[in-house]
Amino acid sequence: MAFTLKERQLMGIHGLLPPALLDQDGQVYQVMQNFNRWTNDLDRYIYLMSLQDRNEKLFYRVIADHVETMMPVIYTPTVGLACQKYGMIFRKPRGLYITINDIGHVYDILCNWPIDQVKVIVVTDGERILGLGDLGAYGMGIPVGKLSLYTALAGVLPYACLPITIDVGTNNQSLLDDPLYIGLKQKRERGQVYDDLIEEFMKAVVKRYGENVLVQFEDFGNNNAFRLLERYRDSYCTFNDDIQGTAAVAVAGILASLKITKKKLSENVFVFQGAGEASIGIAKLLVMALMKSGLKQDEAHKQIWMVDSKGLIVKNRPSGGLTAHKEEFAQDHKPIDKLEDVIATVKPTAIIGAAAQHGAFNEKILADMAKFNERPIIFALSNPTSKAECTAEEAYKMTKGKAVFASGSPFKPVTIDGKTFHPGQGNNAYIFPAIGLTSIVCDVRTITEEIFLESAKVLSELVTDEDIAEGRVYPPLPKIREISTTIAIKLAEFSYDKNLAKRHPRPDDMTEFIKSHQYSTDYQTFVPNLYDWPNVKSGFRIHPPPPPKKNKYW
Ligand SMILES: O=C([O-])CC(=O)C(=O)O
Ligand SMILES: [Mg+2]
Repeated sequence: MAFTLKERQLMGIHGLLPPALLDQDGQVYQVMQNFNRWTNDLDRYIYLMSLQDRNEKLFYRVIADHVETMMPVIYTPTVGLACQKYGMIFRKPRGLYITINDIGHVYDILCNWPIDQVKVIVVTDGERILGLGDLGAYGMGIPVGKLSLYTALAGVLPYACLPITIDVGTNNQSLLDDPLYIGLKQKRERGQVYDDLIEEFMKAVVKRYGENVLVQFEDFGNNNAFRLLERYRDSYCTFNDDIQGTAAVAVAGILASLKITKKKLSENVFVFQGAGEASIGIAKLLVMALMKSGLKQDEAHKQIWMVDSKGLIVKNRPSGGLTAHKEEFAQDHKPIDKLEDVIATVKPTAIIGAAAQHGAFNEKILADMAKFNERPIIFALSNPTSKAECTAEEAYKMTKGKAVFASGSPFKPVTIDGKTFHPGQGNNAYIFPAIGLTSIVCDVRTITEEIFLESAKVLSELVTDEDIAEGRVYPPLPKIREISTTIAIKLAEFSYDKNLAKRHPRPDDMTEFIKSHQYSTDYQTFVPNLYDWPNVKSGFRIHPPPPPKKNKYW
């Protein structure tokens, strides 16, 4: 209904639409009326996905205008629920499915994707969807949601985005028993066959889309996530969002928190609950940041303590379970089993939760943190909301308002005794769209650790004094779109400075250059201004143009 009368007449569709003209502003209003009718977020998700299928520009315009309302629906936490019910809510396919049975034919399947200009792929094998575990092919909601943010937050063109699920089976029995399950009904394939499939996939992607296509690994199980990152990080344009994207956003939050705690980075001591992808990623990036601030590597390691399911990670731990990544952070200390005892012993300045254990930051831990610190840093990063280590309200209440709090999933502001506290959302959504945009348009072929540290630094510098005064360590969500663009511009400068950008010549005006590659949600008119019709309001042709040429398919 946004087609003008001229457009309707030239296309020969006059009369096929209701007479009124409803421009995009009016359509946004109409969508919001519908959106607000739903009483739960899953229904809102279904509604928005059908809008995305029906009118992509309007979908992104709605997200842009209402980012704070929409992000928790198209992304975390609702996308987690949508993944759990993906078979039930399935309406229409979106994205590409490659299964273990397709070995030998992966390139052919990629050729079935009708678009040739793909620049970024988000791929999952569904083994660790958020903190919800193995959701197999139901995990497709995650690449779809992540790529929606590429467009909504950084302006990457929607058709340049390709969500992919690699289906090697699932070990989730309830999915195998689910009559609506959309994936292969078999246990997960592992070992050499799995590796062969991924190898074939990586090669096929480059063959189909070129060596500068960005492949973002998302929500793989621990073991594969680390292995595949090591294997491909130098030879492909790739990164792992859960290890590296999460690391950058967490380090940004810690850097910004220094303005509140009035401490130097090197004066902080960190305890991690969990030693998986996020914790190891954050810890490694923190070591880099600490070393840049003047510490030696072993001094940096001494500031970082990790607790996994077997307790404190210490050298030669009798209970074992130490991978090489964990070993790097093993302390010279006697074993301690419980997180609260570790915190009572180490007296950290910051605790970071990333093990999807709801309630792990209990009353004693939070109260202790407030005892040891004027302003304790409490990051409850696990997703979705149901897996957060503590809620925003618990963090503020139990520390008597002292906590510098951030969480992976969004929490609403909390008011205690008339004072309002604003939690930050320490979610990699502040990072990956910007890194992706820069990498695509500047042709950055290797996404180095320096890029993640730089993006953390840039993000932390975009936290304003007003944000800090409100206790925020991230910019408020309504600003996330402009923040993403600013990060992309700064990363582009950085990439050229460091010789990482392969697109030459270096643009003179980076802001203009980056913005010129961003998607516009405006409807484009395709009617040349040939006629100035005197009587357009009546809806009748006074000087009719020649009848529109019929498309042969009409
Ligand atoms: O998707 C999110 O909200 C953040 C993330 O990568 C995860 O939790 O795996
Ligand atoms: Mg993830």
